[in-house]
Amino acid sequence: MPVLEAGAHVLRPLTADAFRPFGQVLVADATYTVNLGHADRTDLLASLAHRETAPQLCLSHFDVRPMALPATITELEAHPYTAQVFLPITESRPVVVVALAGPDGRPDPETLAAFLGAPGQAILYDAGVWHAGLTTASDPGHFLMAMWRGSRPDTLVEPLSRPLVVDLAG
Ligand SMILES: NC(=O)N[C@@H](O)C(=O)O
Ligand code: NI
Repeated sequence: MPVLEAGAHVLRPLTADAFRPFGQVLVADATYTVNLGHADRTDLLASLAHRETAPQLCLSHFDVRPMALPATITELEAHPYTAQVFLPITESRPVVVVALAGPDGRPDPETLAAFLGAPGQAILYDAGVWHAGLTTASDPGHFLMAMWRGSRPDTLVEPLSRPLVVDLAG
């Protein structure tokens, strides 16, 4: 079981470039239309494996609660067959904690990253990317969540062998 990094991870500003290994950060415009039209990402919200089970597109409203900082993250989750996107409906500062899967499929501690988002940013986790449940840094936030749901289990949860502490920059 990989031992995840101890000590606090300072929340870095969430930018498209910094988040690229984990997915996408998009600015939702006034109509909250997020341009997901990436021609080379035709399976943006569904991997080939999922297509065999005729997945349905799940849309749900997320009432995201703030998390007092510093905060301790004890587990991450991943959706092996589908990307997951969170579109902001209200202004808030999402706290995003992610890691890539290691050779054993579990979160790779070397890839752990913690970000503080800005109001208006939409977050898309690529399929299989480990992430903490979405929270916000101060005010509660409302998001529209989209992901594919099929007949296969769509959420894996991996407890962290060592809690991860995240905090705002000093
Ligand atoms: N409940 C639920 O779907 N939550 C997670 O997938 C998440 O990423 O917050
Ligand atoms: Ni998720």
